[in-house]
Amino acid sequence: MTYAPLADCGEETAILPLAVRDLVLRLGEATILDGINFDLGPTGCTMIMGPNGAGKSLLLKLLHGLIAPNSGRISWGKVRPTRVTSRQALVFQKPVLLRRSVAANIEFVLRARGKDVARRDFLLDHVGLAHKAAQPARLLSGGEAQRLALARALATDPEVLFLDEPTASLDPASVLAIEAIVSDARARGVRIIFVTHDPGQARRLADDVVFLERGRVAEHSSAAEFFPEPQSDAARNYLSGKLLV
Ligand SMILES: Nc1ncnc2c1ncn2[C@@H]1O[C@H](COP(=O)(O)OP(=O)(O)OP(=O)(O)O)[C@@H](O)[C@H]1O
Repeated sequence: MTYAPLADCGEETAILPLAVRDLVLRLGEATILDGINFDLGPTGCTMIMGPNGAGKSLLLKLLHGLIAPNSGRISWGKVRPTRVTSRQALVFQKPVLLRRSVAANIEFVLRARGKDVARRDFLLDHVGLAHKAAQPARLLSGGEAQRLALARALATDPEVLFLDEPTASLDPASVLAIEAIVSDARARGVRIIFVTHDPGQARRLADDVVFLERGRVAEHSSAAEFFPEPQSDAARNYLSGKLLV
């Protein structure tokens, strides 16, 4: 995969490491995220885990700058917050695609970002969709559509790739295909921040795990520590399949 070197982004300052301090998000009367603190280093794959409603998706949206916190701080390196979003990409559980051909979906992103449109074929091949290039994107299967969403994200040469349960409704082969693309991006230096409910997936991909419970960080551990011996009751119960209420 020929990602543009980071210097081609026209930025001199790295947007990593990430420091999150005392982050609070309130929606209506509810405090959804309640004093979130963690640090992420410049490389690797962080899995964000936790039960339904813990605040994982909203945390990703905050980190990506799509919504603003009520209080607290998100520091991406020394870069101004308004300048980080375009250096990151977010892939949702349900792919957001244009009603155009598969190839045109990638071309659109490359053009919009001022990238070399000739990279389209390479990206299609990279995600295993070269043979579907001319097909309308709306006719893709769920797994194919998600691979196209990933190709579109990678077309932007992101320094950080956020993934919000991208394999939630996919069959095992499609899950592994997506994981292989994500692992490849990680190996090429893209910082991965990945929400999943799947402990198997987390074990396969994680360098570290941020475990959320009811809007708080119950635990942030390396994968080597987290899976054999989670420190928090919340993570222990979650991994053993006990319902958290
Ligand atoms: N716009 C909104 N207004 C009020 N509450 C909201 C809004 N969006 C989300 N919430 C609530 O915030 C909480 C956290 O939502 P979020 O989607 O971040 O959870 P999650 O951990 O990603 O859950 P899941 O695993 O089910 O996807 C939930 O209780 C949800 O109902």
